Amino acid sequence: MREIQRVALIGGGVIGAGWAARFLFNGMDVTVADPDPEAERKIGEVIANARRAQKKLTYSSEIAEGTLRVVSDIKEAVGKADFVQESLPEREDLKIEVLAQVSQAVASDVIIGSSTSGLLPSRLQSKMQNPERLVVGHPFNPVYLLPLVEVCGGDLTSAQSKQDAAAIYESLGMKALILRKEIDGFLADRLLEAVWRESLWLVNDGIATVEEIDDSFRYGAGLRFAFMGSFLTYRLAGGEAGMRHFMEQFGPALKLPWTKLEAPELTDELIHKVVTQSDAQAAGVSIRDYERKRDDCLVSILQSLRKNDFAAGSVLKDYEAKLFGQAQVRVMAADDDLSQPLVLLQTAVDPEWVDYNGHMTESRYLQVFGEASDAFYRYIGVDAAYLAAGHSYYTVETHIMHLLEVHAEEPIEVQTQLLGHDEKRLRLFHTIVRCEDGAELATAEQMMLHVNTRAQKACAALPEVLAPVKAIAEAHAELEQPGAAGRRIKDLAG
Ligand SMILES: NC(=O)C1=CN([C@@H]2O[C@H](COP(=O)(O)OP(=O)(O)OC[C@H]3O[C@@H](n4cnc5c(N)ncnc54)[C@H](O)[C@@H]3O)[C@@H](O)[C@H]2O)C=CC1
Ligand SMILES: C[N+](C)(C)CC(=O)CC(=O)[O-]
Repeated sequence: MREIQRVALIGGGVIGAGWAARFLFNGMDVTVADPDPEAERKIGEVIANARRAQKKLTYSSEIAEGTLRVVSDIKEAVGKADFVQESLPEREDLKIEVLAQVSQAVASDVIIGSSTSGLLPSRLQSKMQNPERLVVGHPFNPVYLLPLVEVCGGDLTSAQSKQDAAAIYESLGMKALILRKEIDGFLADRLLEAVWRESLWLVNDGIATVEEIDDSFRYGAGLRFAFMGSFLTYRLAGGEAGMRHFMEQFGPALKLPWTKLEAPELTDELIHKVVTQSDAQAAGVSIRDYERKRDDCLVSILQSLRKNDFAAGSVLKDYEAKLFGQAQVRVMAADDDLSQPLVLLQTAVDPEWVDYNGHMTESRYLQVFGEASDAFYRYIGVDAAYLAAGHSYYTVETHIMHLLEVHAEEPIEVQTQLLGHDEKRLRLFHTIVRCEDGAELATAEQMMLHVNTRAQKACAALPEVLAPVKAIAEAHAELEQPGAAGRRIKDLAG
């Protein structure tokens, strides 16, 4: 399979823009083809929201973002692409024509994915050159946060293309579910559609408003759907006797008229009712604001699932381990100048770090110092293999001093001095400095303990890490000790 560096996206609407964010955040260069004169603005706004969510989602964001280009010509977009993802409007005739055109313009081994929500790949590939490389890669909105992508092949799709497409999507931190059979609507949309049809009936028949129907979902079943599907949920609903008891108890209800599987006719009256009630529900909040609210909630859910190593959280956990291994970090080189404190972290103050006093809030100082310590570990050779072998440093003490106010967007760097070490310990002194004028904004002194993470016990660092520590320590022994080193909080009387 080709290495994927250049990606072409056909269509940059809701889904195309979401794909753009996911590929960019994985360091790939993206060209989007979209004739909409407003495409660049719209894609830019979605990516800005996505970037905000990504920063909150993962602590392993050292991968440099790829570049983005928006063009109107499909041939220009796909010419040098290593992978193509089509996200055109859901119209079979349009997709068939454009996919045929794309297949003539890209190299014959380039995989082409379609985001279609339910059209059959056998039909989409009918006019393509090398149709064996067409797969459906059906994502979920927002593509940059939700990991699921359903992979479905048509009659002419090769098994290898499905495997390759799944590997590409999984390299982006997604969960690829390869479908056993080609079927209209695939798996997830068949389920979502059933709920949607029923919801429309409930509005149509005046049983409930759109808001009440949403509430009936989001305050109850929706919460558990974040980590359990119907089968696991109902297994638990059967109590100790499990699924058999559940089927016996609730099976008869399936004969009752609880659902109407045929969708209601979308009359002007029904559309008007749904749209006006939906506007009332949104109460003037813009789509972009709602997207941010949705993203913040999804980030919290995903992080909680990661903590529990469950469902989509396990995908995130594995992805972060991969990102950690790939991160472009500085590792000590033989000719590095160690005669000054090390500058291993440069960043800018995120506006979200600012509190009601208008300056960086306390907890963010610890975050910045923590990231500086992480950068120091990477510098001395604590990499993914070292961690996987069961070794790491844990922070056991921190003393922070706040010297000057730090404001939103200010570029800052952290200067790090090694004050002392032995086989098991590091004593670091970090200074946050304003890049513009070199002013010292805050300091932190930290003690770190080297641990065997499997035994959860302190132990000596391995020689490959101790050697750089020793070299830094020898050089930093020549530096003046910072005035705040070893300082404690003064007695009020003093
Ligand atoms: N919106 C959703 O929740 C989801 C949509 N999908 C699927 O993704 C695909 C795209 O859907 P959305 O992004 O929602 O639609 P959209 O309407 O937001 O975006 C479609 C984009 O395609 C562009 N376009 C139209 N003709 C074009 C052409 N000839 N060449 C290049 N670009 C062209 C439009 O200007 C527009 O920006 C559909 O197949 C849909 O079923 C999949 C998952 C979820
Ligand atoms: C409504 N929809 C069919 C376009 C939805 C999807 O395909 C998936 C999603 O994100 O809900």
